[in-house]
Amino acid sequence: SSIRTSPRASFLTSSTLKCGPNFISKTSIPANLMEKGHKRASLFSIRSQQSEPKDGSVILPPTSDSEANAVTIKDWEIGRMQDEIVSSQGIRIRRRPPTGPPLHYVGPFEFRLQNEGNTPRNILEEIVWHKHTEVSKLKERRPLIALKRALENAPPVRDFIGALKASHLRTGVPALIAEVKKASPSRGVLREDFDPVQIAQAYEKGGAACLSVLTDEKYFQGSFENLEAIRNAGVKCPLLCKEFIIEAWQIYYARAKGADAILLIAAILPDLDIKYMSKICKMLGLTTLVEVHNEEEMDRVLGIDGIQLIGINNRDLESFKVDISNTKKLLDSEHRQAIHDRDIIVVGESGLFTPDDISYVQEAGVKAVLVGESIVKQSDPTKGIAGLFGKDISV
Ligand SMILES: O=C(O)c1ccccc1NCC(=O)[C@H](O)[C@H](O)COP(=O)(O)O
Repeated sequence: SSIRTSPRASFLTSSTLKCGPNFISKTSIPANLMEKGHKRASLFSIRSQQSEPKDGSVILPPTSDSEANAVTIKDWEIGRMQDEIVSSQGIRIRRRPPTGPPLHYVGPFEFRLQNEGNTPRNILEEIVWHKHTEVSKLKERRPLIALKRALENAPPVRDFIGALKASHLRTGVPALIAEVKKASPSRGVLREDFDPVQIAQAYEKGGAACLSVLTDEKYFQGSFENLEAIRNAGVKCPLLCKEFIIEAWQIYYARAKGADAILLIAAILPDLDIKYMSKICKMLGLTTLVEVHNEEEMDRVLGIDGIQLIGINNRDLESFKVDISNTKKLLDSEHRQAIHDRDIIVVGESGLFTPDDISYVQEAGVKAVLVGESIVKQSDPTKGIAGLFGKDISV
């Protein structure tokens, strides 16, 4: 029997590769797309394609390796289902194709096509796809069962929301979640002499209610070792693990490393994942900060029961554009009412540099702010906090 490929697989017959039987010559494939010297092990051989229907899809016959074929078909189906669920919720960030960017083979050559279906469309998608590979490897080294055992010796979880409320009550300004951030994809390295423990201690001294610790290595030069070191150094501020969470395993890992709160990003997680992961967090005693960027995400998240903490990110994670009026836009009267009725705390995130910025988001309705760049870049981050708020918030 033959298989009709889904749109995600139709790159096989993209304009770059219009092919029929025995159609492609090695010379027609750009050299930078080829990795030479690989043996042919194709699941769907380009040379075996037979027909090309008018709708642009293609009928692929099975290869002789029918077992591998069946696995690949299943993978495609799962991938298609995942993509359908996320796109029905307006999520533009796709999951990494289950088999990874597909390989194609021509003669002895193996290559990947650089186009829509098999390469990330923006930095957030790239981060998520990379995270998928990274987590798969980490999980092999520390399976869930071992992590669960490690939790028995993990330090106790601290009350993240309680710390935010107490700080807001004490200072009258939004409580500060100060971010331990060495670098970012949009700004590059923010601080060369980066000592995470020293920075965390300086933030605490400056009056931060909680800390956010970036743990992503590749794009933010953070690490779980940083999180663990800050926790072990006796910093009292509760810690948010700032990660791109795509699997429940990561939550257990963060808890084992000393996190008190977890970030869940609505732009990459469907509602069902947010609900499921929030339940796991609750079971482990962790707070969840659910992050939104636009009205659609805000509506989705407000439709989920039990949400206590919502972050509005002023940075568009696909384009990097920062606009603090996003916080105001998402806290229009209707949302504000729902948030008030359910006693949800809103955190204004990204692009906050001055006391005027803080007043602006406070007026919009936030009770906490999450700040990285403007304070981590100061030679003395303690003074950086006073500069940001226009006053000493440590007293
Ligand atoms: O900061 C980035 O460039 C970035 C790029 C892609 C995804 C996420 C990104 N940042 C994560 C954050 O949300 C910020 O680190 C956090 O809100 C603090 O922002 P800022 O005060 O502007 O450093």
